[in-house]
Amino acid sequence: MPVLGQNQYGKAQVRLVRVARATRTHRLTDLTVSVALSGTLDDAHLVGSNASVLPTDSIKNTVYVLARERGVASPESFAAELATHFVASQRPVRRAVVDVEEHLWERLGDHSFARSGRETRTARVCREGGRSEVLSGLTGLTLLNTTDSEFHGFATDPYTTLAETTDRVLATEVTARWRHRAERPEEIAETDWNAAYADARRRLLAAFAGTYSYSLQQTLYAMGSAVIEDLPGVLEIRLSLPNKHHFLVDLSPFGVENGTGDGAVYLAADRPFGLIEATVLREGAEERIPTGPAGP
Ligand SMILES: O=c1[nH]c(=O)c2[nH]c(=O)[nH]c2[nH]1
Repeated sequence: MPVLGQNQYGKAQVRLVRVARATRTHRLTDLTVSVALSGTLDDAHLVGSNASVLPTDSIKNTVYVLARERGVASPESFAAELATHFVASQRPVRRAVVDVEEHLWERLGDHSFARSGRETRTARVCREGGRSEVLSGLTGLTLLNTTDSEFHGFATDPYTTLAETTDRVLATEVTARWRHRAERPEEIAETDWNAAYADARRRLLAAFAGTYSYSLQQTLYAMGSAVIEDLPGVLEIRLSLPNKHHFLVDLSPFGVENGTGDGAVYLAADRPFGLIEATVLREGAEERIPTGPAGP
């Protein structure tokens, strides 16, 4: 008989907007929440018994009720509350993974907002066996340096045509996830997740801007190291950095020089792109952030 392997179920991408109107200056929280539950759910798959299956419709309702009643102090704390709720209230559920994406809005006034670009803040909490693993992160953060980037001395083979460069545009769209030391419910409740997020983001930006780069790989390590070195609560960070290539346009057919100096004109290519990914760890820390398509 075929054997049932890893399985999980839940509601994906619950869209939730919460408006805090306690003062004249309203606060807007715009989230996409996904919940995946696993545990003793064999009978649902093997014999069609739904006795242990809390409907995904109820999971969706829970997201809205908790947001209404407890508020959303941060993506991390909201994910932790949801994960704890499902493990604590449903005996068959042994593990809950809650992903929260926060879509960012720029304030225009007391009650007016503009969606800011493509940048998204992320949090994932995995609750199992009385512990919660907390990952914070971001996606869609586009960064660009107009100089202080070189790429040369690379390996070559018969198919290599890339010219060496000592001055190029370096651009990327950062996806990052970092794992926190905090695992106990009290530690998670006491942490200021918004301050921790702002600190990590600031370190990533400063390292990107401040690194004289000989490759995106080197820039990635500098960004990861800045977070690990400056934030003692972070054990591990994984970065996925597409190389958003900017190619100098060949204008020689028109008798126009297009060097790297003032007024240089580039073709901003969207694909294919180099993809540089790595995890940077605190010494002795375990490598636990998922890699591959499911990872950041
Ligand atoms: O920073 C870079 N790293 C690479 O591995 C690479 N490969 C490439 O073609 N261009 C670049 N740039």
